[in-house]
Amino acid sequence: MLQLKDVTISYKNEPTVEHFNLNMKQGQIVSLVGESGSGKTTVIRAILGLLAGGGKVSEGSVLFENQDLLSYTNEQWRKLRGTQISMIFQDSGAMMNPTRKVGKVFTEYILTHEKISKKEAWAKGCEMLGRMNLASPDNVMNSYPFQLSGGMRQRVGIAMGMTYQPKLLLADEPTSALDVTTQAQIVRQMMELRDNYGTSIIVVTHNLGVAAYMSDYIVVMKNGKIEDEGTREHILHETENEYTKSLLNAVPSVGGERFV
Ligand SMILES: Nc1ncnc2c1ncn2[C@@H]1O[C@H](COP(=O)(O)OP(=O)(O)OP(=O)(O)O)[C@@H](O)[C@H]1O
Repeated sequence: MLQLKDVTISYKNEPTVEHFNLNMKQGQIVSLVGESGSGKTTVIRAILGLLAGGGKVSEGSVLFENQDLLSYTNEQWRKLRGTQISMIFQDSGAMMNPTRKVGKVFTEYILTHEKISKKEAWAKGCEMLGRMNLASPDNVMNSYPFQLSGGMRQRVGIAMGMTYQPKLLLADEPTSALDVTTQAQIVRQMMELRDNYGTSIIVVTHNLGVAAYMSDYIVVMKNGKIEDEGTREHILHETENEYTKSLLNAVPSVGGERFV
């Protein structure tokens, strides 16, 4: 469903990510792991045409459902985002305007995508919040982001991202701002999206424990290049790569198994 072929991404003509390849199937969960600055965020922003600071894909191709995304016009991108591919961030709440209630932001988001009444948009928002296991969706809609916990805000972000059941969800450090218990809940929530809707997910994380727990396939990045990659089993148990092993050693283990 998504193929990145020999992709190079440059900021101001300086290559930052080089020779990146990925072949993803529907329903797969792939993690990009690696230390800060290794280029993980750059890769997922490139997929959605959201590179900041004059970044651009200078070589290679990005195919989504056999469509060449790099040839897309702004209008085509606008239609794709939110409906076919969505993105969630480290703290979805922080992305929201603190002076506006969740319900206002959510209904406006829905109304940019379809011509329905405000009341219908509100109901749709509530339904999505409920599906993401948020109790009292009406109360959440009537809250300001700061009145919600980090975990609740992240569920709101996932609910918005999932409104149109995109085929692909891009998640940039979705659990890094959360405490360990809430991290585990959000990780499970994302895994349920795959199980219930067949959503493919790319998760960017510096935490190989999170990656190992939830993904089918793991790509380890270092200095803008793929350092190691393979199935979860390969990365956890078979890899000979020293860098991957050092990341693994940083993850606490219980009884020989490593956990989130
Ligand atoms: N807006 C920008 N303008 C110029 N260079 C950038 C920009 N964003 C990122 N870069 C460059 O790309 C490199 C990779 O950054 P990126 O954010 O993709 O890494 P990352 O692995 O996601 O790290 P982190 O976990 O800290 O987000 C950075 O070291 C920086 O040199």
